[in-house]
Amino acid sequence: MKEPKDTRVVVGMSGGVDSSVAALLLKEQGYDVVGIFMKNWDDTDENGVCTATEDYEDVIRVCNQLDIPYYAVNFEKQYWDKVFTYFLDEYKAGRTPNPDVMCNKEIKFKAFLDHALSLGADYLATGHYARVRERDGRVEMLRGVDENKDQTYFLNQLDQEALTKVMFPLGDIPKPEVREIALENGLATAKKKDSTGICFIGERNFKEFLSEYLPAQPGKMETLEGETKGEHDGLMYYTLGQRQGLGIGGAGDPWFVVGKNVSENILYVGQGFDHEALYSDSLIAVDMNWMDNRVPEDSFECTAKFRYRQKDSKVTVHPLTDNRIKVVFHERERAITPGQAVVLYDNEVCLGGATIDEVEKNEEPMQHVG
Ligand SMILES: Nc1ncnc2c1ncn2[C@@H]1O[C@H](COP(=O)(O)OP(=O)(O)OP(=O)(O)O)[C@@H](O)[C@H]1O
Repeated sequence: MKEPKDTRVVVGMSGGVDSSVAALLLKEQGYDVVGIFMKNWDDTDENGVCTATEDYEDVIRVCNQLDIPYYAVNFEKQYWDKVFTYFLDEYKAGRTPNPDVMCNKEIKFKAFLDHALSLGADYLATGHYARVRERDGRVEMLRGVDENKDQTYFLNQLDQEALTKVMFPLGDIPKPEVREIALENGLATAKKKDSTGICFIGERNFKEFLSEYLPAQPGKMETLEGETKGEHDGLMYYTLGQRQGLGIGGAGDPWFVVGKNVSENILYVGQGFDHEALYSDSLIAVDMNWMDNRVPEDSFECTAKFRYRQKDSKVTVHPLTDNRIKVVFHERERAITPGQAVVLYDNEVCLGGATIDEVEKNEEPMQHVG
């Protein structure tokens, strides 16, 4: 094991408070730290200011404060090809993609990691809230200690190759303490607001953004019994279980999206949060990434998350052929959404994740949902 001073760590710096503190902590521990800002998206906000330029200026300020070298790299082409194209294709197919999972898999922990290694780095560090530890010659990924901020859901596609090369300096620290550290050290980003939303969309209106890239195809909004309830603006603007933006008036419980028929361009709606059509018993997921590289031979019980910041649910997992899994829920789940990730956990350890492909009901196969 090399001494910290002989260990070069590239820190992926976004210009936010988390990666600033990650760089600070590594520097304090004596590592040879280099800050790199990655530009993935060419954009200007409504005032004509490029948000990436502003973020990079913050990276420069922090790196100067920490007295570490910095620079910027451009991954716009890779991001477009690997993340944005997937994002649009998924919406076209009527699914709800997760670009953050894909960005971590293809960009941050592949293209960017390779770039860092080619610069002689021993490790790539980020400000993600997750932990890694070695066990029996393999690296495990554990949840961040701050339950509210744990980001392992988005990191479910990392493989051993990446895991042996990453550092997550914030994994053991609760977020409020990270802010505190930034303030105490007077970091230029100490008071910067946390970023929200999908990175390339930012705070913008999602509908407006998507309509710039995909033609909207309005169609009928119907109940599952075939009663027309109005028009939808395009199936891609709606996700399963969504309540907002349907504009259906009248008496009774609020209305929710309960299904989509992509070939006929119909949006199914139903009344009540707990509408029966939203509930399912199991799912089939594809592209399963077993984080420890070993495919289990038998079925097993564990817990799972079907979306970020959701409480874990108890499930039984059946490994299938072609990297697919069947996940059976111990209690029925609401609004399981194709395109989103299902991520498996054994207590603190993240076992890996897959992309939800089909949603199943016990009584009968579910009809063309999502
Ligand atoms: N443009 C970028 N260039 C380099 N690294 C990045 C960039 N964007 C994100 N990262 C890295 O990925 C981590 C997680 O990104 P995410 O967008 O979830 O950030 P965050 O939780 O808002 O963190 P931060 O406060 O550092 O922006 C960041 O902490 C950073 O290390």
